[in-house]
Amino acid sequence: MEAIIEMNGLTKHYGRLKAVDDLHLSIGKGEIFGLLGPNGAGKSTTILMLLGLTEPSSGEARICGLNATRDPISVKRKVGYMPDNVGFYNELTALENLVYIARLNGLPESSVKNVAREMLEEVGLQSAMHKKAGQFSRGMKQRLGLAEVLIKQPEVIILDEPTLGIDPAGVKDFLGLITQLNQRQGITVLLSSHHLHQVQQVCTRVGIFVGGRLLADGDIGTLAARLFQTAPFVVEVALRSTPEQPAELEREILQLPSVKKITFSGNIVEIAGDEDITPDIVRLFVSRQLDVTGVQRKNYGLDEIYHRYFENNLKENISHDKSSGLFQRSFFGRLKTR
Ligand SMILES: Nc1ncnc2c1ncn2[C@@H]1O[C@H](COP(=O)(O)OP(=O)(O)OP(=O)(O)O)[C@@H](O)[C@H]1O
Repeated sequence: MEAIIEMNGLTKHYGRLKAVDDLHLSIGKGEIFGLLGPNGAGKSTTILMLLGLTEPSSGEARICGLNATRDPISVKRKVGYMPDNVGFYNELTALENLVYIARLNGLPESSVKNVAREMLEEVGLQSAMHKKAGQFSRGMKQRLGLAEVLIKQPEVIILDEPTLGIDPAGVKDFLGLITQLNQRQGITVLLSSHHLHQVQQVCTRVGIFVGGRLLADGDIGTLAARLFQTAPFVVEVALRSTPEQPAELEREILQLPSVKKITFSGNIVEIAGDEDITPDIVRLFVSRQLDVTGVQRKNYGLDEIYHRYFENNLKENISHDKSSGLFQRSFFGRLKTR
């Protein structure tokens, strides 16, 4: 896949603090990439370096083939950026705000109104175009922010915490919109977020950031396989009653190809293997006349992946970095409250 965002050894110091530490990451054209991490992990600093808004201490950020530090104006033309708090002229209507932005972007006067209308339609705000931006809900403001970003027909859009403070229905709509834009127009999307479930729904790949470092990147399946290497597929079988001869049953299950581990807990049997073994398992239980009351394939989600990476990183750094506990508390604290 052709890379549209590239970071090579990207590093940023603020005094003695390393906000971003030797970041190497490549994002392909057409991807929706999620930057995940707790407060202070370095996500916003990375975004600012990509936009050429802050200079790296060392390393290089390239976006759309441009060096972000040397050519920030050209980057601005090709990349749309939506910060977590989008500002508008509250006394102007949505349409007036967009017309203003279209003019700022140098669109010809003859087309500014039409383009502004089109963008409002694109983000589903056509019925609110004459309403003042100050009267918009947070979700509507985010849509208006997206319309503003789309005016310059960007190749890449970068969204910093785009769903912060939006209600669940609004979040669903907004993420749907991002996916549509990505699929219909092939726009590459980079979004930073704390919300693992949301990121999981839309991102093709994620990067997990902690303490300025990228701990891992990849699609969720790959990350799960890497972390839960010994047995990425787990099937949980519920029986009507506790099996009478578990040792014998265990022996038989272990003879199935690819089964790695079996755990009995009352009437629940958990079988882990390195490929999906659900049909074989069910056949075996039925042939042994055991009453199966439920079968569930367990998928490792981003939550488990994140926690595992995070825990491992904490263990590694516990003696060096006392602030990690703070990162963890603030991250999980934010997860709970939003
Ligand atoms: N201008 C600055 N001067 C000094 N330190 C800064 C500056 N900007 C950020 N930092 C520090 O750099 C680290 C990374 O901050 P950054 O804002 O990039 O994290 P983040 O992952 O975006 O966090 P959040 O989710 O809270 O926005 C933090 O410790 C922060 O306090």
